[in-house]
Amino acid sequence: MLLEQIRRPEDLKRLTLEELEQLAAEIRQFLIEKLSVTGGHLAPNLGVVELTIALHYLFNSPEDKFIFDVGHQSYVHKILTGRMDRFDTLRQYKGLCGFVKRSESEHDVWEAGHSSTSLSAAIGMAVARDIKGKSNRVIAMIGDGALTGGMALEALNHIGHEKRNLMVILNDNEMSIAPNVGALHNYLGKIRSDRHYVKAKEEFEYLIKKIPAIGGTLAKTAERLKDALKYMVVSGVWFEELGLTYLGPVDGHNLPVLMETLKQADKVQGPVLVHVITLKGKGYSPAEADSHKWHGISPYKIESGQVLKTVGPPMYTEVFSQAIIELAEQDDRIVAVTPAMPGGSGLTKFAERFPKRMFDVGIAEQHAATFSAALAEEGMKPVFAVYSTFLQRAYDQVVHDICRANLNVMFAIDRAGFVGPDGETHQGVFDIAFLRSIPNMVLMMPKDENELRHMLKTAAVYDGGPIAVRYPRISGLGVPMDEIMKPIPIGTWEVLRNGDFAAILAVGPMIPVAMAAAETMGKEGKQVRVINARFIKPMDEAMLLQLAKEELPIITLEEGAQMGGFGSGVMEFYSNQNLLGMRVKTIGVPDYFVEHGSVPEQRQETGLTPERLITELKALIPRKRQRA
Ligand SMILES: Cc1ncc(C[n+]2csc(CCOP(=O)(O)OP(=O)(O)O)c2C)c(N)n1
Ligand SMILES: CC(=O)[C@@H](O)[C@H](O)COP(=O)(O)O
Ligand SMILES: [Mg+2]
Repeated sequence: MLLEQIRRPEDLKRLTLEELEQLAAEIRQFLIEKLSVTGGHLAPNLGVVELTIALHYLFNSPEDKFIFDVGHQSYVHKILTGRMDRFDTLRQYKGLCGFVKRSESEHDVWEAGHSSTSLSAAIGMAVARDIKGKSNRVIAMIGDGALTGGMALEALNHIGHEKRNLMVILNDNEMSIAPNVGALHNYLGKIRSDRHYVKAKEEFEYLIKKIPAIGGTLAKTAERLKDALKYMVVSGVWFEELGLTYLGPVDGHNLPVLMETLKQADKVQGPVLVHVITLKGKGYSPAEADSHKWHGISPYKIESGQVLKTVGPPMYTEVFSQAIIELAEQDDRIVAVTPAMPGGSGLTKFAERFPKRMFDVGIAEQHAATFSAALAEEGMKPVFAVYSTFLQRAYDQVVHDICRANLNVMFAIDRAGFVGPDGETHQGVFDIAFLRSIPNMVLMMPKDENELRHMLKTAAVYDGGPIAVRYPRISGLGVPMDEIMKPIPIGTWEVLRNGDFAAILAVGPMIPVAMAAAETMGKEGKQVRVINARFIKPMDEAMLLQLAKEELPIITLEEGAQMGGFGSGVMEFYSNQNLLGMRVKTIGVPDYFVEHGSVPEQRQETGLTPERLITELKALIPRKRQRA
């Protein structure tokens, strides 16, 4: 096994081309086997095996900076940089991260998880290199999906302006998570498939090679002719118009051709883009056949490709997926907007049912937000379906275009709270803090999957401006489901358990945690009230005033950043009412980025547990005054 011999990228450089091709096969087999147990981003990584080998064979990481866009396709890079032995811990608590991670290796020079940042990083590192008078390479690998992200286009604009030496490798597999969309995607398809251009270019290059060593003006004429051919056949190669030398398209699984092209690219002065065509899922037929499903996969049986299903209550996403179809049948103003996550956001069935009311805008959250604002401006009811973490990308548009204008946009915020294996770049723990402070925003979170349905109805019929429902990346509680969805009065909480010792105001999936703690305290004769604080904004002010009247100490509990979160809102309320004597203890996610693991492990690590709650409740018990 060659793979056993590869401990550092330098070990690659002594291999022959045949050995490199054998290594590629071994790496594929390794990924298929390891990820059948751990799960992970299989298809993206199977698609970049040769490309990553070629990079590490030809260039010199970490002096040469390899920047992976998103970073979900960095497993091969991790294998080649000495982390093969850690793959049994992939995406597990304190195990190997599923994305690039500086603390893991000197070869990991740029972290991501959110897409479309690699080109900005590349130009930044190139400028710093030039200022420092260094000469290392800067190489960014960006996918065709990530290229649809606005940041990538902003960076291309700057790269073309700066004209500095850097290499952009466009890994074009025609897929985002779902099939890629957009005019840019169509343009790439034209270059990819323009047989005339590719054939003519190959013949022309063959002819040039046939002419005995040509130099001087003839060579220059030949080059000019080749460029003219390129412009003639493929109308204005867009990247060249932006100031990047375009090379390709080249087969990303043909090592000799790939190496030759990368060597050619390395000689180009100024920015160069190498257009590499790959097959997402290459080498494992189930993943090749359905790279959407196999983009991020749970553990599976290798032989059959059968994913090991966990039986249990429906995921919140599934409940949303069904409810939004029912709502759209009741109201033809409803349209769905997704920034490249139709599957993950549960809109696949909606798209089948209402193809003309479904808009996948590519990885473009900022555009998705303002696009939704305009739809609302014109009387539609846009449902902006987005993961909590990716909504961060559109913060100004939410403030400036939606909330300030008080437009009827409905936010379906999935993956709200801890997300588990994707870890710190994907935790949905900031949206409570960053949404509740925006005027006109209504923000709610259900206690279970049945209440999610009623909340979606509440949002669908609400015409008072922007309204957001947030729900977690977990299964529901298995409660009975009401067939008819009924709106919930805005700003009303519900008492789930009575008590006069203290009150816990719990949000969403923290309610079972609160109930467990209250049960334990009850056995000790301390009855704790548990309130479903299902509206984070506006809060139930009547209930807050009632708690003040009873002088009940309050503990707030949320799976969201403590700083600026729901608990802060409760404290602000009492401050504004000048009820400064109220005892409020807030419990939320502490002020640091919580790394990958399972959701229960992340809750344990951050103290969002019944045990922690019991400790805090017992601390409320007035200490007997020390006798003088
Ligand atoms: C800002 C942002 N939005 C959405 C995502 C979710 N996401 C992760 S990978 C991906 C598709 C990336 O496609 P591409 O760049 O072509 O890479 P491939 O998986 O095809 O190799 C998406 C949409 C993300 N990581 N970041
Ligand atoms: C890399 C990336 O951002 C996506 O693939 C993300 O990991 C999907 O998350 P879910 O698995 O929660 O849909
Ligand atoms: Mg792609």
